[in-house]
Amino acid sequence: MVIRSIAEPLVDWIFIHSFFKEERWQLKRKIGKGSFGTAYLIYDFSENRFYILKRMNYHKLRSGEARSSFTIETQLLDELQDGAFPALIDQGNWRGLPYIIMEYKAGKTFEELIFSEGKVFTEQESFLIVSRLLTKIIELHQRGIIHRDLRIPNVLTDGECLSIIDFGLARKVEKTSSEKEEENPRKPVHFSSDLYSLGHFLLFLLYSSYQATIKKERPWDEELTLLPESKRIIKKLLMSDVPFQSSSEALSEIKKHIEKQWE
Ligand SMILES: Nc1ncnc2c1ncn2[C@@H]1O[C@H](COP(=O)(O)OP(=O)(O)OP(=O)(O)O)[C@@H](O)[C@H]1O
Repeated sequence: MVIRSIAEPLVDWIFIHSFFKEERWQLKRKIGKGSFGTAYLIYDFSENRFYILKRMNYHKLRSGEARSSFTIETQLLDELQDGAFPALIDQGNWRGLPYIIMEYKAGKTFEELIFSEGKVFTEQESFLIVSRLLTKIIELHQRGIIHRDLRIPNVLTDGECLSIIDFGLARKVEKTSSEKEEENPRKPVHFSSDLYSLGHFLLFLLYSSYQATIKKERPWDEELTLLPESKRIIKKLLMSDVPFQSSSEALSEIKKHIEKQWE
């Protein structure tokens, strides 16, 4: 543990001071350190563009799980060609440490919008955002990709477009969604786990306008004043009611709800 606490910052220092001397990228700042990797905002002068560089953490070098997650994230970013996901730009090894360079997605995460900027989303806005997000999730699911980390810090918006980042936990399944769902709908490597996360994502948006009137915490369906159909959909996403059979079915019901209530 002591060695790790010294080694990791040392590796970071050496990386910052040697990698960027040898390459065409310029380091702007370190923007995050997760369990598997460290992310940096970098700049390419020749193209006048920002990118994200993610390198594996030194202490994870011998972890099979970390290596496989890194490889899967690289492959998935390479495969996904939709503008909603960061494209893979480059990949390599720096003194044995794998790294990837990906497209930088401009904008703010929903976590920043809600908790740093105090942005408030109405019920209608929340459902509209989730329906737009679902069209992107459907694209993933049609390719057999389960993101498995659809949380407010992993969805960005520049005010117009939505981007989904951080494929570090994503996995590919071979079977079709309906076959998988029959197995065990609560297992995490499963299409419905993304819908479950989306249910929580939606609750974060809806709670942005919640102001507690009493001290005692109550369940979300008592605290939030929502249309009955909104509650029904959330319960299906959270699997506390009969779950949706696929992301397409969820989108179709959410679209119907939006059309009926707000269009
Ligand atoms: N393609 C991208 N475009 C813009 N910002 C990004 C991009 N990828 C990551 N980020 C930002 O970089 C930071 C670190 O990202 P990373 O994917 O390493 O996630 P993390 O939450 O730090 O770690 P973990 O992998 O454990 O979830 C986050 O603040 C994230 O918003």
